[in-house]
Order: sequence, then structure tokens, then C-alpha cells
Amino acid sequence: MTLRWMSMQLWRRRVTGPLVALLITVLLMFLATHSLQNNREHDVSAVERKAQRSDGVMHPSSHHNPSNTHRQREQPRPDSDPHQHGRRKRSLPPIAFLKTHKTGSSTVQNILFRLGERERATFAFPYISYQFSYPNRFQAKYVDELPAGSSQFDILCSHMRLDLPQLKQVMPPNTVLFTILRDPTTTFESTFNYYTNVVPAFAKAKNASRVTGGKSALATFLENPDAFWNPHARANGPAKNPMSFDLGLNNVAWSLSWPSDLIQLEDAFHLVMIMEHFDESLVLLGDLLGLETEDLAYVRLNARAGHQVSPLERETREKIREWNSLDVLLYDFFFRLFWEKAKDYGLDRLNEDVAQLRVTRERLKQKCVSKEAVPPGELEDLLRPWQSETATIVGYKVREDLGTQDQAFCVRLVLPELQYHSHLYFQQYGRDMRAVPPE
Ligand SMILES: Nc1ncnc2c1ncn2[C@@H]1O[C@H](COP(=O)(O)OS(=O)(=O)O)[C@@H](OP(=O)(O)O)[C@H]1O
Repeated sequence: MTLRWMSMQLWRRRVTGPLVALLITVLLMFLATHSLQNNREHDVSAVERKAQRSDGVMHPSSHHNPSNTHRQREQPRPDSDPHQHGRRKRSLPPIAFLKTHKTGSSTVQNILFRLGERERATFAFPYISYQFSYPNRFQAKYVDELPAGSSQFDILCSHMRLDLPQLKQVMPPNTVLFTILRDPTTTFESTFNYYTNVVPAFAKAKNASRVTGGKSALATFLENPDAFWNPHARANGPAKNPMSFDLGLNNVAWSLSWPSDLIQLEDAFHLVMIMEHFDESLVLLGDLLGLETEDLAYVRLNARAGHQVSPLERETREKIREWNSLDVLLYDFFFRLFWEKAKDYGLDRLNEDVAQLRVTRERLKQKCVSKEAVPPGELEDLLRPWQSETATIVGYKVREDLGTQDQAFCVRLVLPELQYHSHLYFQQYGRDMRAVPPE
């Protein structure tokens, strides 16, 4: 069975699925009309409740934020709006961003961090450290408590392995859920090089490469991945089909439920961004969330030093695609869906908005950044991205001639994930984050 064939089957299901749903809806409408004619005393409030329940992607049966424990904010913040539980300046919908690994997700997260901080959103942070107990499947109990005065979580955007029903227990019903995917070849290459010492399958290949005379760890691994990979080792999750793994799919092997699991994801996600079309993705995101162009401006974060990234040879690319065939399927599926959404938005309109975003992005970069691609050794602690043992991650220097307000904005624009996370956590809870307990 070829990937192209499987991809076409999935695509056909997408087209036939809505047709079947339409037929069922027509049938139900007919039956409902019939029943209404026979029963004039039908329960209007039940219909309203149903309409409210179906108004969004999340339908939690037991919400993590029980209203019976709701505590009112004792001292509303200065710009409070009584209609928005005294917190928001704007009506931003609740947001859940599935932060996939090595896909440009830290850049997206930084946009959400800035937005959330400015809008005084309540973040759903991990109970411990920066991730929701990754690589375990997400559980509602991995989320820290709702802070005093907040009635719901507004933004969740830390790394997790997705479990939709558990996520629905945490976030409100009208949450906008989105994620980002990247070409499976470069995703895997980046994952391998960043996590060489962390993922056991990769570390084994690295050790083996020491005796294979000059071959890189990646080349050694790709020659015979199964020799290094134990699918039962917990930390080996990202070693094969890392994006499928993060989305909670079976990443080990194709299974009969895979297509329907994928369709479920399609139904649940409002948008799946494509890293190779980052700006187009942001424009669609901005449209979903009602954002201004300035809100979407960014600098590329968490990038490896240029000398560590060399173009992959054709044979290597093919081997990576073969090893990660489910990620190829996943990516191709959402790539097509992305361009369907882009067409619905209007391609001319999209191009215009992308051009405007790029002008804004460039203007803000000129205003804020004095030097880019700065090696970690030259950066002060605050602006130094976390370094893996096997990859050098570069950062930015901020201009020194800025006024206080501009400096506050510019530092946030380039602030690495861990520093920004700690800052927001402290701001939200008035205490430091919990560290991972020693094993
Ligand atoms: N806007 C934009 N456009 C293109 N590429 C981008 C962008 N933002 C981040 N990146 C690249 O994404 C990689 C880092 O991804 P993540 O931030 O998701 O990594 S992490 O899992 O949070 O560690 C990392 O890829 P590699 O450099 O190949 O490792 C970044 O360079």
C-alpha cells in the first residue's frame, strides 16, 4: 500500500464523510419537524442547551474549572471589564496550541505568550516544569491550579502528547485549537540532532557511529533504524514519526484506526499551520483569533546555528521519509487541508496580508534587534536559549538605545521559551515554578 494511495483514501473519506453527515442531518430535520408537529409542547430549553453545547470544538463533560469553586477576583485590575470577569481588554477566544516539537512551535508560542501577557490571560501551565509530563499522554491533572480570581484557562501552549478528551476537561468549550506541522524530513533531522543524547534510539546510533568510521550518527541510524529502536522504551516516543506521536496518534505502526483517528483530529483542530508557509499560517491564525498584523509579528526562535544545518542528500531524505511514513501521511493530509482553508480565505487577500505582515515583521526587527544569530556564549542569561548537548541554538541581541516601553516589547519579542514561561508563571502565581523532582 503506497502512501499516495493511503493519502487519497483519507482524502476521499473527507469528501464522503460530510455527504453522509448531510444526509443524516436532512433525515434528522425531517424527523424533528414531524415530531414537532405531533408534539407542540417540546422542551425549548433542551434545544438551546444542545445548541450551546455544539457551539465549539471542546465539549467537556467535567470541566477542570468547576464553577462551584469559582472565586471572584478580590481587587479587579485597573482596566477590568465587568462583562469579561474583570480581566480582558478584548474578546480573545480561549486558545489551545498543541506545541509540537521542532516545528517552529516556540516562535508561535512566543506570539501567544506576548498576546496573553498583554491581554492578562490565564495560562494553563504544567504543574511541574515546562511540559505536561511529556512524553506521557496529556492528563488534566498535569495542569497547575486555576489561579485565584480566574474563572477559566484562556491559553494553553506548552509541549504535550495530545489526549483530546483530557484536554477538553481543561479548556472551555469554545476553545480554538490549533497546531503546527513541518516537512517530516527536516522535522526528523532537527529532532535527531537536538535530542541525540536524550532519545535512547538516537544515542545508541551515536555510540555505534563512533566505530563505523566517519559516518554521522544520523546516517548510522538511518542505515538500519530498527537495530537501534525499542518501541517500548518510553523516551523513544519521538524516535519514529515524532509529529504523529505528539498528536497522540499511533506513531509505531499503521493501524486500522489510524485514518479515523486522523479524521477526528481534522474535526477537532480549527487550524493546522504549516511551517513551510509560516506567514500564510499566521494570517489564517490571525483571522481565527481576530488579531491585528502587529500581534502576529515575530522573529524566528530556537534556530540552530547555521553551521549545524546542512542540506540533506536525496538518499537521506528518502530514508527519513520511509522511516517516518506516518508523519509523511499526516503532513500531506494537513498540507492539502491548509491550502483548502487558504482558498476559502481568498488567495489574493492572503498574499496581500502576508506582504503586510512581512513589512511589519521587518520593521519591528529593525527596531528591536541589534544582532541576530548570536551564539549562546555571547548572550546574557536572560536572552540565551536553552542548549541541548548536541545542538547549538542561537539568539538575538536587543538594541540598547530603546526607551523603557520599547525595550519591554523588544525583550519579549526575542525572549526564549523557558525564560518567558518562568516570567509568566511567576506573574500568574506569585511564586516560582516547581522543578522536576530528582529521579
Ligand atoms: N518562523 C520560522 N520559520 C522557519 N523555521 C522556523 C521558524 N521558527 C522556528 N523555526 C525552526 O523551528 C525549529 C525549532 O522548532 P521548535 O521551536 O518547535 O523546537 S522545540 O521543540 O520547541 O525545541 C528550528 O529548526 P532547526 O533550526 O532546523 O532545528 C528553527 O530554526
